[in-house]
Amino acid sequence: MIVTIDGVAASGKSSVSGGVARALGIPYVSSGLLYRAATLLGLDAGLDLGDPGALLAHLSSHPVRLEPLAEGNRVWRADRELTDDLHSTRVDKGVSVVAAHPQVRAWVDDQLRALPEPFVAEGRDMGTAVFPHAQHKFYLTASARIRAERRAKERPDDIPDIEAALIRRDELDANQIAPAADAQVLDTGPMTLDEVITTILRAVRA
Ligand SMILES: Nc1ncnc2c1ncn2[C@@H]1O[C@H](COP(=O)(O)OP(=O)(O)O)[C@@H](O)[C@H]1O
Ligand SMILES: Nc1ccn([C@H]2C[C@H](O)[C@@H](COP(=O)(O)OP(=O)(O)O)O2)c(=O)n1
Repeated sequence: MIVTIDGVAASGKSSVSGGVARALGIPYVSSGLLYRAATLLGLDAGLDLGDPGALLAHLSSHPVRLEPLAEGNRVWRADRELTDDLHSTRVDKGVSVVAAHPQVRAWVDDQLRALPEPFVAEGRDMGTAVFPHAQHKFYLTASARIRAERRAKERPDDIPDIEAALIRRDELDANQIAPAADAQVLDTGPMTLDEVITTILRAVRA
């Protein structure tokens, strides 16, 4: 079984996916972390993030491994854990450029499709491009302001700056942001985190 949870930046995908996965007793897979890892490695190597050939060559000589666990995902490059360095404003600013390359998307999708079921997969295009046959599909939305207020609890930046950055990233991610036609769309703005998780579990278990 595969459950897909897609949505825009800071809509609650990771938190909701983790809660749903824990309740179901299965791992969850955060596809965005692979895009973030590719971005971090490119930045650290001083590469042009607009050059997919250079990025893929670097990634082939520095293989990245995603470790999906019920309590969260861990990302490794060889024996160096990258996880804690992936959610930074520096990576946020470059990741949409990296994620726009079809070659990088194929690099991510190949790793996701090799994972053994069952799992919850969260990202942008899990229910459309990567796992179109998933049994349960959900898509999370919320206003940019609400998402910025939530993200502000994790970042040192001001809410207006975060909101502008989220809107910008939504624009940059537009090609992969549309929900699957058969996904249940949830506006998480008026809902608590637990209410979103409960709503999804009720649908999965129905
Ligand atoms: N429905 C909700 N109500 C309140 N806070 C939420 C809700 N969903 C997520 N959050 C919080 O918002 C922040 C961003 O959520 P996250 O899961 O990181 O989003 P995403 O993975 O889509 O970027 C986190 O601090 C999370 O705990
Ligand atoms: N399946 C995916 C997942 C993420 N991406 C891109 C779009 C996002 O800006 C970045 C980072 O994704 P991530 O889910 O970590 O970002 P947020 O947690 O939503 O802020 O990667 C994508 O294009 N396709």
